[in-house]
Amino acid sequence: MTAPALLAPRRAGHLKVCGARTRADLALLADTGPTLVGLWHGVPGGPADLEADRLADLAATAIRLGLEPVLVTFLDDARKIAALARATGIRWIQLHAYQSPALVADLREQLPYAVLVKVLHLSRGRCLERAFTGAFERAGCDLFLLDTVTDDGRVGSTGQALDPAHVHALLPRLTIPFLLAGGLNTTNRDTYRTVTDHPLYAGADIDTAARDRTGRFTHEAVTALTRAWHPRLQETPA
Ligand SMILES: O=C(O)c1ccccc1N[C@@H]1O[C@H](COP(=O)(O)O)[C@@H](O)[C@H]1O
Repeated sequence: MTAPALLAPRRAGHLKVCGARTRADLALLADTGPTLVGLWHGVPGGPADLEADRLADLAATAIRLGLEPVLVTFLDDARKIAALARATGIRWIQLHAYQSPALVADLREQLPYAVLVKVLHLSRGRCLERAFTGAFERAGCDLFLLDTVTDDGRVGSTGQALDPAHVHALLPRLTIPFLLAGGLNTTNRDTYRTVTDHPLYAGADIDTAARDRTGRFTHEAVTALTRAWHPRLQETPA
């Protein structure tokens, strides 16, 4: 038997669950293992879009519960986003629309401490921002998030999985870490082993599979996702 002192804990990256709407959602997530929670603001028509005061309340609750709140937004006004971040204490910002490298540079200047996440959209395997990945990195982006855009142009919460081969085709262009999204669930975990073994892999981001048919998070679903995508401590001999 290996002595506990010789066992080095190794984290398996982040698990982010997106679109919390209530304090009860946050309590459920804090209880079931995710490290990051997505809070929407500036997502027009989004079912989990939050008014600014509710965003502030949920961000504070998330922090109290040990979850890192992530502002998920389509906004492209750096001043507005920075003001929201300052007012709510949110440190992670996920730019989920087609915001530009210039916006990232502007945000980086205004929020030197923030973790800036830019979504890269894959449509039929082709990354729409492929030509701009270097520009995003130079602008101060900390992480990319790889997600699906559907044939009819939907982004976010598509439930549609990416082909790992398409992800691998993009990875040589990246020099900063990435989160993986797009229809991730417990049954397709093994499909992505080569992606999640990549040295820049930083975690998984899930919406659809965390919910039941009525759109609510369930304890069972999130626990199963945590086991599959975010085994907290893997005991490895040092
Ligand atoms: O969760 C949403 O509905 C959402 C809405 C607007 C922008 C981003 C959104 N979530 C992102 O969707 C993917 C995961 O979705 P799924 O697991 O494929 O349903 C992830 O990037 C979330 O951050």
